[in-house]
Amino acid sequence: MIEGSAALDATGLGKRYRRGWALRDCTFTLPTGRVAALVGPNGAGKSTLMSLATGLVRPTEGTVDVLGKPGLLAQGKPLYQRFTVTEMLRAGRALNPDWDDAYARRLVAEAGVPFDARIGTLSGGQRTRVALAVTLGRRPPVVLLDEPLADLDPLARQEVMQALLAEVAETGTTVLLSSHVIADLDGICDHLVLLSAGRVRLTGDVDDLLAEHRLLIGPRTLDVPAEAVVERRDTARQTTMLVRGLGDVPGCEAHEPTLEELVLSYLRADRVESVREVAA
Ligand SMILES: Nc1ncnc2c1ncn2[C@@H]1O[C@H](COP(=O)(O)OP(=O)(O)OP(=O)(O)O)[C@@H](O)[C@H]1O
Repeated sequence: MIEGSAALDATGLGKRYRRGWALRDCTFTLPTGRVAALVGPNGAGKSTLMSLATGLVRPTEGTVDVLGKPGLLAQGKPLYQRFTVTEMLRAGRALNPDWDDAYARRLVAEAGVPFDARIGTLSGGQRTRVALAVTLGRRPPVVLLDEPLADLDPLARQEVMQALLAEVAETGTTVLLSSHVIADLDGICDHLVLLSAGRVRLTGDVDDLLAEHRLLIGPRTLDVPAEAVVERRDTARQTTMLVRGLGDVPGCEAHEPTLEELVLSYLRADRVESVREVAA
């Protein structure tokens, strides 16, 4: 059972396929009303986590509880190719008792997608907008979006993110969305779940996480406690380090990282680590 203000609660969640673990020891809580970024390299387990959360896939170990019946926009954006947009929305209405037709139609109209066009003739981005309308039209309390921005142009990406934010502000919906373009998530997502090699590497409130970290730029002689260093990069002249939980460090420039700097540092550090493990 999910308790208190949690929209999604994963405890020791794991999924093993024949080739090995796709997700392991996954424990985190997503508070309600948040727009959470789910990030991680290819194969990190993001889609697996979403499939587990929607009950499409059964966990090998652990549990995941979600508030209500979540809405999922899967990566392949499954829609009936022969249906027109109107027929697709009609199917949504027929299949879902909580369907909000006015809202779904508004999302399609705002995207400028013709209602009489067949799904199979739409561009990738237009299909995404219809798939989003079908997912959000159900008015689910928790929405899981697997790379919803991947085939949208820059303006459409902004529009979709703004529409999602408005939805959250209006209805208190909780959104978990995966993306490889971290810059798109900056300023929009207020919660982060970073997966790496099937495990939760970093999670929490974005503002708290940014405040806990510092990006230091200083001479190569810069010395800080090793346990605080997330990533260190040396050039001939200087050192750049992402550190966690350190106070002022004399003799260097320090600033709070952006979300993109934070995420990329963790991903780079983990990649170096996994290359070392493979080589060992
Ligand atoms: N049905 C399946 N059968 C076997 N292995 C699978 C299956 N689904 C996923 N995997 C494996 O589980 C791991 C995690 O895959 P997943 O699709 O969850 O990653 P992802 O983070 O969504 O990746 P991407 O960013 O490339 O979409 C990968 O190694 C993948 O090959």
